[in-house]
Amino acid sequence: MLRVTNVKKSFDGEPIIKGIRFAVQKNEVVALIGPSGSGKSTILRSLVHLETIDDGEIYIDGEYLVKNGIYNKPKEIRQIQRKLGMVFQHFNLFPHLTVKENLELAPKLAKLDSEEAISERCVQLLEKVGLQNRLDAYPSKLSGGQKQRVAIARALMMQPKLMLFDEPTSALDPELTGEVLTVMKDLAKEQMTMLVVTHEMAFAKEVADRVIFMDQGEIVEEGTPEELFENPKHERTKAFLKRY
Ligand SMILES: Nc1ncnc2c1ncn2[C@@H]1O[C@H](COP(=O)(O)OP(=O)(O)OP(=O)(O)O)[C@@H](O)[C@H]1O
Repeated sequence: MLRVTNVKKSFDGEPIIKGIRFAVQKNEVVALIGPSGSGKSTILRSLVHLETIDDGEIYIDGEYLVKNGIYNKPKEIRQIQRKLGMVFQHFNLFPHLTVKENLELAPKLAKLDSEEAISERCVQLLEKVGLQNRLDAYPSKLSGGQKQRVAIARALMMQPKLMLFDEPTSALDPELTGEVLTVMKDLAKEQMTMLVVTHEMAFAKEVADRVIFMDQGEIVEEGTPEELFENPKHERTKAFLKRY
């Protein structure tokens, strides 16, 4: 579903991503962990084209976003981007739109379906995240956990093939993380393909099929949760995991 090869990215001449390679298979849940500043968000942002990479290849569902450092045509890129749903740390809901309007905006603009079908899907997805009674609320009236569940439902409206999560619970009070992680676990059970940047090691252990450990712009090691958490090979991984 996703293949990243030899991806490099510098900011102001400083290498931030140093030629990384990894893949996410269909129906797989992959957790991307690592210290702050290791480049995890930059990778996710590159996948959704909020950052441009300097070199390498990114393939999404068999099509290239970028190949040998050269980006695909804008029209192709737009098509490829529709396959991705992204959930940010800080929700990024439109404050002036209701929950329903937040969910319906992108599919309506993209003319993904009829208005009735979009509206029906909106109700179904809000039910799925337990917020069917907040259809007409504005984001300011919701708790952080509710906002993040709305953000997940909004990303699902476009029927993505791959969901990307960038530390979805790290801006939440501890008592609100559970409700968001439950929604993500449900998605994983339904075989949604997911790449999750997270500091929630318990979640990674329980839900991920594979865990990738990143440090200083490099992938240090990857493996099943058992391999990585119980028997890390590299000193850098051991040092990082000791903090948890
Ligand atoms: N737009 C930018 N301009 C300059 N430097 C940037 C920019 N975006 C990120 N960086 C730098 O790139 C490095 C990697 O940042 P990134 O946010 O990808 O790390 P991260 O692993 O996601 O960290 P965190 O867990 O804190 O979110 C950091 O040193 C950061 O300061």
